[in-house]
Amino acid sequence: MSSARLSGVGVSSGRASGPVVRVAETLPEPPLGPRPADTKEEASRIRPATEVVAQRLMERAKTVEGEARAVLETTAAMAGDPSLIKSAEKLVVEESLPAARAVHQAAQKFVTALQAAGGYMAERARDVQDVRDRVVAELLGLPAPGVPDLVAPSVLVARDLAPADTAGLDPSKVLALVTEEGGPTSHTAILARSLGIPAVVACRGVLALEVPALEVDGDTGQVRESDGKVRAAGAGRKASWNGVGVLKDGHRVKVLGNVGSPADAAAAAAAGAEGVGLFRTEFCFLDAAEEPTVAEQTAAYEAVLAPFKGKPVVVRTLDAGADKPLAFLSPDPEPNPALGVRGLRVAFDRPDVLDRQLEAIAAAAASSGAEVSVMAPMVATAAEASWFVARARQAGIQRAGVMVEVPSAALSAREILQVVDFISIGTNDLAQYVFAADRQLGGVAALNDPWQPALLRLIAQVGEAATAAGKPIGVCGEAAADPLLACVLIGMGVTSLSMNHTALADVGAKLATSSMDICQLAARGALAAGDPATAKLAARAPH
Ligand SMILES: C=C(OP(=O)(O)O)C(=O)O
Ligand SMILES: [Mg+2]
Repeated sequence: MSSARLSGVGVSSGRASGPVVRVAETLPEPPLGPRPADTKEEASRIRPATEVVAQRLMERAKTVEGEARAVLETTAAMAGDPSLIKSAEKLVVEESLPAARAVHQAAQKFVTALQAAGGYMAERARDVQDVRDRVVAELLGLPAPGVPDLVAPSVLVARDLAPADTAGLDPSKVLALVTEEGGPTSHTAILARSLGIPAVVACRGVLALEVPALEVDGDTGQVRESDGKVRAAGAGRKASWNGVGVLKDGHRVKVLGNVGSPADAAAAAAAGAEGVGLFRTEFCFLDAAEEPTVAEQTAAYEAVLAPFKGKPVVVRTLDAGADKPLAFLSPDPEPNPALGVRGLRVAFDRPDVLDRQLEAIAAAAASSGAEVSVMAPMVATAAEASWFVARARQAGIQRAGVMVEVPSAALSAREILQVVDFISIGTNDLAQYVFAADRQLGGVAALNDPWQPALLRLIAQVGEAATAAGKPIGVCGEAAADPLLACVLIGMGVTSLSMNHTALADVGAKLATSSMDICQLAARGALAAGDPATAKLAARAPH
């Protein structure tokens, strides 16, 4: 018997195999028709469906402890809420709606009321939506949507996962993650890496694969049918590195961590990060229904800064929008969210939100003792950079920079460098915008390869501008996590590299074997190449 094999893009190291659990697709809004022939009979389906959902939630509650148990018990009680059931039944009888549609509409009224009440009540709106979707799925005979609670270690298979879903995965239960879609620099891939979960994205055909168990190789991108045995090899052995970023000729390079949570920060510090080159603050609030208060933000930032007393930390202001929507900063629906009001653009409409965030960052900087600077995402012009720097200084934060991740910013690096203290290149978005290739789409993953010479040429131009200005230039996109590419970037004038904690030792160790001459030769070779594979070969040659 030949076993099924597929291949995708490996985005998070490690090998694992085990039983497959599928993430059900998001439910579409239930249709208004067909009108039921017997409305009383249709209405009578609602209560049993809510009872099934409540019972399943109670059973799951018994398997966990503490806060998770309380949340599940409360959600179960919501499913059985008599007022929700009654108003749905009424909609069926009085408006001849199908049961699923009636539940959807009845729940929506509660959701709207809770959202209008704000605060704690608004946070409950999400729970009502969750119950609504479960009951609707039950009535339609479909699997419950969302990431299921795993009872045993499993390989998770999904079309794609939202960053908020990925952030909530339990690495002790999720052996590996395989998605049909998704790109190598998507935030789902980035989060899987930070959780240490082996992952393969853009794995065409995995949803159609009807096998009970899979073996996943997060390095090669290979996915194949396996026996049901649970095996987890984890990422390969890390190189040894002493936590000091230095080339063999003594040239210093800062090797920093990318973080988005206290757990990431602890892992980065433990892996030897000399500081933080990118703190993605939006990752702290992916689940928040309302804007966190200044006190709440200060506490969240302090928890991440804690391991870096006396060390440099670059805190990026909220990069909301595109695939990282924040409920409290949602723009009106946009046809192309990646090209829309995201990152710093949100702050132009809501400068009050930016000012409160800067106030919280300044407070957390003072209490933690970390050497904090701030950085704005999605900056397109020198005028925008200058606007941001002025606001940061007003908030008492002296060191301010911007991300260079929009091609116009790369092309205006000279002007931008005149108004900021430093820049940091976001190669994930820069590649997406240079190649007009959505970073979340598996179909264009090859264009989002950081070894693409066109991307490298633009980075080199920014490197030259920073060298001429004598200002620090970092790279905090995924390109910095590739040891060989890290050398190429250094050869282009980059002065710091920031990456996921899992990449720190390998990059640090590789730099220690390279000199500035070698890095410059590697950069020159890669820049002259015509395609990513040739660029890689050319970079390897002088090593
Ligand atoms: C570091 C980057 O920011 P993010 O991945 O959060 O968009 C980038 O775009 O390269
Ligand atoms: Mg970005």
